[in-house]
Amino acid sequence: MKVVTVVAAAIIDAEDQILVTQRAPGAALAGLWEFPGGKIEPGETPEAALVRELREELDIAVTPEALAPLGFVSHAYSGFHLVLLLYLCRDWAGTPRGMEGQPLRRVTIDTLAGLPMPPADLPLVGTLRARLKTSA
Ligand SMILES: Nc1nc2c([nH]c(=O)n2[C@H]2C[C@H](O)[C@@H](COP(=O)(O)OP(=O)(O)OP(=O)(O)O)O2)c(=O)[nH]1
Repeated sequence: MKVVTVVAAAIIDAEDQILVTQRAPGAALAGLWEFPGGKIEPGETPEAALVRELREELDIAVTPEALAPLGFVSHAYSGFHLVLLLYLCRDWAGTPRGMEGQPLRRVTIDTLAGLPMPPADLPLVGTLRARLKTSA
């Protein structure tokens, strides 16, 4: 089984709104809302990969120190097994915009829980909700 490690970020503003992006039509998991991020390239640390992905996808600058591990999931998709590492990020420079034309939304945790997301993400929404409650 091919194991794919992906890093992603819950980018959260001062009002506790979470930034999510929509996957492109035609691709795998098309139209679902996800945490921005992507695959780790050979030789990259997870944090360096996420800093790179956030710059490429959203045109924002994040430092590795601003990425706090939030949780992970290990999920069997057909054809590969995903390990998704989710980080929390409350500190970035720049204004996020969809560099690949992907729609963005900033949503509350309640709204996020009602959006269609990849199946692997569902436990992470619960993890994020618990974290936001404790930091309120
Ligand atoms: N970035 C991100 N990926 C997720 C999430 N949930 C989830 O199952 N994934 C999956 C979808 C993809 O299989 C993989 C992300 O890698 P990617 O975005 O580089 O993959 P892709 O399918 O768009 O591109 P590729 O395989 O053609 O390179 O992780 C999520 O919340 N954020």
